[in-house]
Amino acid sequence: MTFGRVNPNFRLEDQGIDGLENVHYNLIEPALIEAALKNGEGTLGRGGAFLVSTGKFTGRSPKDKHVVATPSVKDSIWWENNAAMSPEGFDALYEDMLEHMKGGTYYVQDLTGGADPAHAIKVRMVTELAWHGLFIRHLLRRPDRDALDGFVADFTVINCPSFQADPKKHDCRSETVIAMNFDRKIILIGGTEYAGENKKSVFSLLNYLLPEKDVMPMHCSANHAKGNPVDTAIFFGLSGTGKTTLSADPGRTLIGDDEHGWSSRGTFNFEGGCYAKTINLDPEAEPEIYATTSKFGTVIENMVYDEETRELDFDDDSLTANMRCAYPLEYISNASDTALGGHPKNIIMLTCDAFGVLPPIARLTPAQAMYHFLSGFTSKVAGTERGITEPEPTFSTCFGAPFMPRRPEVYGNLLRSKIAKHGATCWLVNTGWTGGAYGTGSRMPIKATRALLTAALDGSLGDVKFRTDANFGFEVPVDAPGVPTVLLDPRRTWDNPESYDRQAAKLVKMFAENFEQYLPHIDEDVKAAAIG
Ligand SMILES: Nc1ncnc2c1ncn2[C@@H]1O[C@H](COP(=O)(O)OP(=O)(O)O)[C@@H](O)[C@H]1O
Ligand SMILES: C=C(OP(=O)(O)O)C(=O)O
Ligand SMILES: [Mn+2]
Repeated sequence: MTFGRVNPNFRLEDQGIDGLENVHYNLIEPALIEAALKNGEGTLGRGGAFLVSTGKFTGRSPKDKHVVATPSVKDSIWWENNAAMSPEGFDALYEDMLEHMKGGTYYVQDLTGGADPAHAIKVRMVTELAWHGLFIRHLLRRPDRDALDGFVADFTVINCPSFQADPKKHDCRSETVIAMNFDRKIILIGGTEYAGENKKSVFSLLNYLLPEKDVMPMHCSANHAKGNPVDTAIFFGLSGTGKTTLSADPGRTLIGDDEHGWSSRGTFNFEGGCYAKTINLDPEAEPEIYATTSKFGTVIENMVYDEETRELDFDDDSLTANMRCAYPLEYISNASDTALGGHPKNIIMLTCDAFGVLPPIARLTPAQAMYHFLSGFTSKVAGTERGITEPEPTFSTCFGAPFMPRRPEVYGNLLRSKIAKHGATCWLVNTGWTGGAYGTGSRMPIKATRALLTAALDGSLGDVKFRTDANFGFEVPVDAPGVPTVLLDPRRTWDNPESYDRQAAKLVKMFAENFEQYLPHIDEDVKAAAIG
């Protein structure tokens, strides 16, 4: 049986996917919730939110992500960072997954990625779980109902958590698999229920496709001044560094919280929704995000709640520290209704420094910005990747290495030429530790980060006195509105300044060692900006 609305010439059968018992095409939110409840996938929460737990997998499985080594992409994939799968392994995986699906009930959502129609990609998501359909309907962009009648997907993603891959037969690492085949235009996800895999697989896809069109794909959030998209800011950052939190600034218009493109026309969100962490979510500090947790259809993933009152416990991280809520952009009252921005005037690179060495904000020259973009120093925070239980310092190039199919210089050079062309001002912002490393110091107060960002974005920080940092060579404000002066000089926040110096020296060495891999690929000015 088939239900719902679909292009009659582009059913699953037309794609060679058949033998399913029931297919639900493009159900809207209430119908997806009904289906998910009927299937016993989760519980209804306050305000009609949908509460679900994902079992063993509560974060991404980056080691199980594969790119299929087909002839057309062989020379353009950065294989050191992307695990290869043979075309034969993929073909067997696809065949076995389709076999496994036979007789089952599936949900199809026909959606797009990319708010700029010139660069949008049509994606068909086929999910075993109704709530994954709801999740991806929030996160991607929903075409008009009428457009569904002529919808033909560019790429198809099949997500089947109950399928277990066979490493020998399918040329993968474990029973969990995420496999991207650019030639067959198919992405297969199996053996994990974590919803983030759905959205990040579409991101990885666009990260591969867009550079060919001279569009820079970015792991960043974005906002603009109210009523003035020319004043756009983007915030690069690996998971947990504050993209979602800091872009949801009530004083500005939110463009998006995670994935954007920068074309010759300006910035555009890839997505139509947000995926926010809810651990310790404070209704006073984050009223907008907090309010979404009791709105109709918001997906609440891996949060503990009271069975009787359905009250959410924001402090209980017993399921995972990576507990989340997913909601459409329009649930945030100051969100842009176009999801488009101008050319970034300010580029913020967020780093969560668990060593407590980097200052809360520094101004970067374009060459320094390139150096930090390629380095991507930060920490992995607990939960978003399997196996990470406390902040773990890492260099994640482009502030999003797990999602970058091409070599870092491809993205670096694109960004660099756009920064030069549009004269963006670049900043490095440490949202990590102050007053000592993780374990002794404390997390940078959000209030201070927000005050510094406000001053950077409204231009007032440009007027203060700066010092040149002895270890890192960037400029650090000596004084700034709304933050204690001492905070601006991390050395002074440590009980023992000599310990700071030792830790800083260690970090400088780590930067230098990590950057060696990029030296053969970069220009003299970036080499001159190198640390150590
Ligand atoms: N100074 C700070 N700046 C930003 N976030 C902070 C800061 N201090 C603590 N946090 C917390 O860190 C987390 C940042 O997560 P999030 O904004 O979801 O990051 P991302 O979107 O980059 O994955 C939130 O839980 C936030 O409350
Ligand atoms: C969903 C994710 O993104 P982020 O933490 O950057 O919001 C993730 O990394 O799984
Ligand atoms: Mn986020």
